[in-house]
Amino acid sequence: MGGFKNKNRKKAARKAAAGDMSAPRPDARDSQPRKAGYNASAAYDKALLKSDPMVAFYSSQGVFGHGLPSERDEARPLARRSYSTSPTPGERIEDRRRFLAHVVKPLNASFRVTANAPPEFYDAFSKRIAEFTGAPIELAVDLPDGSAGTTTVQPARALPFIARAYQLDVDRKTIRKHPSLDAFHKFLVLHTEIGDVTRQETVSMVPPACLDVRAEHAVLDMCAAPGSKTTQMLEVVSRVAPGSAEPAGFVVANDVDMRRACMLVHQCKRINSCALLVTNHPGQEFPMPSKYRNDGEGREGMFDRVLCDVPCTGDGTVRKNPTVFKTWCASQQINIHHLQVQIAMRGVRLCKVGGLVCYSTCSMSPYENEASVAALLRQCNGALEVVDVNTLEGNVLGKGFVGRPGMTAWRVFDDRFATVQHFTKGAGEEDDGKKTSEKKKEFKKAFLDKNRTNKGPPEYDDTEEGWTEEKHKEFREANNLFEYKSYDEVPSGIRGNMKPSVFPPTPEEVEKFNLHRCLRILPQDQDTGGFFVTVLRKLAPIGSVKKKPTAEQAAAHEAAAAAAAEEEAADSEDELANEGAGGQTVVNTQKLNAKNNQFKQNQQFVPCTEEMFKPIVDFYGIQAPDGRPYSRDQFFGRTETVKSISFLPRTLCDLMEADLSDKRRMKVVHSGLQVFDRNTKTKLNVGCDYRLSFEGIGMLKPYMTKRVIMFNKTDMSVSVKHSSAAPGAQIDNRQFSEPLQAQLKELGQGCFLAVAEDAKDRPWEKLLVVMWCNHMGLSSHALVYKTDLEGIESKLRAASLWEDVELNKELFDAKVKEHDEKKAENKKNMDERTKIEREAKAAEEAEKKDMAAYGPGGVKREGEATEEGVEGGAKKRSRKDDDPEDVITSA
Ligand SMILES: C[S@@+](CC[C@H](N)C(=O)[O-])C[C@H]1O[C@@H](n2cnc3c(N)ncnc32)[C@H](O)[C@@H]1O
Repeated sequence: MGGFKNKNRKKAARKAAAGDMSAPRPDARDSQPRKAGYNASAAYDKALLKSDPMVAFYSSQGVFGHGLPSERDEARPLARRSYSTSPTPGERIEDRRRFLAHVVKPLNASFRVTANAPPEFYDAFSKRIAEFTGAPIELAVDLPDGSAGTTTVQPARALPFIARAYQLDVDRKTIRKHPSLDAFHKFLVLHTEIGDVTRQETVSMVPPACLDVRAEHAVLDMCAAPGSKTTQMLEVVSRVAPGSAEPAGFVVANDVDMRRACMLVHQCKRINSCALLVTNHPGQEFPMPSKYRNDGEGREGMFDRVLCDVPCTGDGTVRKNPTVFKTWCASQQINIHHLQVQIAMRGVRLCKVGGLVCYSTCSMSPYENEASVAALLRQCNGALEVVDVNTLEGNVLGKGFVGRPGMTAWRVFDDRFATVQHFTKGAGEEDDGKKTSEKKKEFKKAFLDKNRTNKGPPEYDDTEEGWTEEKHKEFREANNLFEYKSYDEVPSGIRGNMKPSVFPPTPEEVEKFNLHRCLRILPQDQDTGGFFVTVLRKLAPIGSVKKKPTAEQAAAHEAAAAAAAEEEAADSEDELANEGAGGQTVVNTQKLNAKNNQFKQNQQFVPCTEEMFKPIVDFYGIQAPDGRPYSRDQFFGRTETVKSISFLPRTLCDLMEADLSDKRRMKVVHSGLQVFDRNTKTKLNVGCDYRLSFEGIGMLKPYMTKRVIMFNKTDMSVSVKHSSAAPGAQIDNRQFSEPLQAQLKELGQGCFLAVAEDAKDRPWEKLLVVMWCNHMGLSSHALVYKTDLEGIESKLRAASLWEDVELNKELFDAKVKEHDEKKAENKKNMDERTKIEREAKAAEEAEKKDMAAYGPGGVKREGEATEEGVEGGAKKRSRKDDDPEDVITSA
């Protein structure tokens, strides 16, 4: 492991050792050496960093040294820190040097333990983590002289500023590869899969933490995929308040990219929450039902919290993705600024008055950050303010978090100027068969090559005297970075992409905007990636007031509504009569389904009929725990055949209904939580065609008054151990204690829920197994995937509820044998069935071919239908005597 693996890296290390000023030098804070797993070939050559356009740009912008917290202050809460407002050249140089030393290192791995559990769960979990990571480990590293050495690191430490989060001293690759971290790696993978852990970059945890999300909040994540921040917020809103059966809050997670939206669904499924709706819209066009528009009385918006983690150039991710250095260009930042503002502006509109909006990027550019925030404040004209995150009641950014204040001044550099100037002078108009864009690209490359080969890339002189404006200018010009002092200087050819709002705010605006409350996170401050976060509060409605209808319009509207209600009531009666329902509130979802064509396109939404639902209710004794009558309209199928049934909390049903009344509809990709699956063998006739789904069991359990069986510690361990050792095989119920055997005999055939008795009051631990009891109650088996069983075992161990039980070998072997024989027989039957089906299909195909070739009367027609026929026919037709009539008659 470790060690420089290619010449370049060795050369860079030797240069560094020889005192090359450009190479990062270790100091007390940056003493962390290169780690094992460092990808030399992908990393930017250290020696070149000094002439990198990105570094030149940020140096010229004054990013390095800006808002530098003093060492003494770093451990204080943000509000009590003092920041350097006018850093000395020495401080700037030092900060840039530390930046470079960090960005060439691979990113430290980090993860978060679920927020959807009480402290007891977390305590047990953190003990397990400490067991794995308590002992320091030794890593192979490269020493500054290029030779191989070792260093000792502490694998994981709790992050002081994010609750339940850990940052490791090593990168992801090292965790995967280092032998002494193998058990820890497996533990992380397992618990990530079952949703107890989310692997998430440290900086990515900051926006949801700042947003102060509470369990009862309606949250919108506008650009959500792949979804690490969504899960962080979903965990909070999925908490069910004591005495309630379902979450009060929810998250709507949106992404413009359908493929990424599907990834998002996959990521969030681990959390097993019903409080999620995934949609697919351009964020800037996210629909808002008219019910939530500015009502003229101070109300507007439908969400308490909105996260705008907007698309960006991502230069803060350079430690994860070193190619950023090579592809970086200033014009990309300028181009994306407008889209970012549009998305965030829509987010502000959708937010309720008094609610919070978080704007974040993983870029360090002021054009994508402070300029975008300033544009929002300008457009909202006093209806929006930047919040000091320290003043938020539930702010979980604890001590030790270093967020530098936002910038209030910056300079506008663009790398298109020379190209545009050249082309506006009439060059490139000659018709040489090339596209203009191609010509522009060529020109830009030639321009850079010329500047660089003639002068060579200038180098920073890391001394105070060398840090001159003249030097900066020389540097920028060599990198094609030209400065516009104002928007008037911007050539018209560029104005389409470059909006005036990329320029810094006026002095009056600086006074009003409080941009210093924005948070800049730089890699060198807490060994992370680069990031930007700003929390905004909506103070007043922004959209124009809904027009009040005239008296005539209001009367007409009322009459139409009354007629519709009458019609609806008649429909409901019909439905009740057809279904033979006994007084249940009838499903609005049926109406939803009928009306919602767009929704139907994306996801089926088939309401449960009384006929389908009543047997489920009777079998499992479904009842809302707080005594309210449950609503069947919260349960629905996702396919026409209703192979599974999902559940949607009341708040999300209401949102969907509001959406229905609108012209522009939400495009829903996913909603709710699967709570029942249809039995595969429907002929079993056990009284209910649906079994419990493990995915939704945590949510459904409080509703179940029947078929819930308590398993003591030993019985639970037997069930989990047997099912993991022989997945799918029956458990001979004689493996269980006698009282349990008796209970299972009494229970009778069908699905049931096994609950760890000692954890019955701790539903969050989900120490539950969905099981099936066979005929006569003599055997049973688990209906849970192996990974989930492993997760249950791991949690039982953590809660000291696991017993290393000995299974009765004889009974075990007999059941495994029975299972294997059944499997073999099924396979044989399947093979036979497949063979018969294949033969039937072949016969059918042959018949079709004959029909096509000869027609219904058995007369061969040339040039039709079959592959050979088409070719043959075509050939024939090219001949003179090719008359289909002739062929037919002659045949
Ligand atoms: C920075 S990533 C979001 C990361 C995500 N919040 C997370 O924590 O995992 C930006 C996302 O915005 C999406 N996106 C790009 N343009 C968008 C638009 N106009 N509206 C909504 N989403 C957009 C991209 O598909 C991408 O998934």
